[in-house]
Amino acid sequence: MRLACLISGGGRTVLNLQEKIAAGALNAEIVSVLASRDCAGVGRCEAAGLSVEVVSPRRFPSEIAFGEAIWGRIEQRGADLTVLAGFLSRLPIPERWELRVMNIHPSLLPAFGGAGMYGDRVHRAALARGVTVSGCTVHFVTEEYDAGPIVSQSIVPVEPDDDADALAARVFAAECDALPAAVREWAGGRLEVTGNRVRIVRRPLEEDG
Ligand SMILES: Nc1nc2c(c(=O)[nH]1)N[C@@H](CN(C=O)c1ccc(C(=O)N[C@@H](CCC(=O)O)C(=O)O)cc1)CN2
Ligand SMILES: NCC(=O)N[C@@H]1O[C@H](COP(=O)([O-])[O-])[C@@H](O)[C@H]1O
Repeated sequence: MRLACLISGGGRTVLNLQEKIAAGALNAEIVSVLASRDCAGVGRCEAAGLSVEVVSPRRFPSEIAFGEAIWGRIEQRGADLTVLAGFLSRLPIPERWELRVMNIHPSLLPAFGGAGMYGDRVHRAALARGVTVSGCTVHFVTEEYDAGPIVSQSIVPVEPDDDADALAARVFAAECDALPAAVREWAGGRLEVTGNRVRIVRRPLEEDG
């Protein structure tokens, strides 16, 4: 199964997927990494031997033109599934990519999601609200930020002395299991989507994909 990954930051999400693939825990190949800016993830993913290109939305006259440039490159590489791996730009989703784009968000959506909610901003908002649990959400990507069908959610405790860095680290550790698992279920054809609800369907004599 051929994966395309989109980044805007540290690239740790992609490197985690690559580690799972190298360990034989995920039967996939990362065929393209596209970055919306020249970020730390570009060098890290290149150092991991991945094909990386910076495609900045600022180079295009519209969001639609940016989307066409992104999808053209992804389709040229023959990807089956696209993962938003800390990608911070709004991405137009063509119909042919419906339910073939996943995003991982560092909160239990719908809490602390939507425009303006990314990276440490999410964890600071959660701490300011005084939540006692947080976590991450893997969801299919639709036109609206963070509103697509939820594939999985993982819960982590919020400790009384947590600062944003401590909470971010605990949530990211959960992400490192949740995203590869969701990609594996997708690759195995085990995700059934009805409206905004996703069911993981286990079939008899299922070989783990
Ligand atoms: N069509 C979609 N595109 C994207 C989605 C999505 O669900 N549908 N998810 C985001 C990822 N994301 C949260 O998981 C997210 C990323 C960024 C923002 C945001 O507010 N961005 C700022 C710009 C930030 C910057 O460029 O530095 C903004 O739009 O003003 C919200 C949510 C990725 N794309
Ligand atoms: N709303 C999107 C968002 O906040 N994504 C978050 O950015 C981080 C990416 O780290 P990375 O750039 O090191 O992979 C991850 O924690 C991911 O959940």
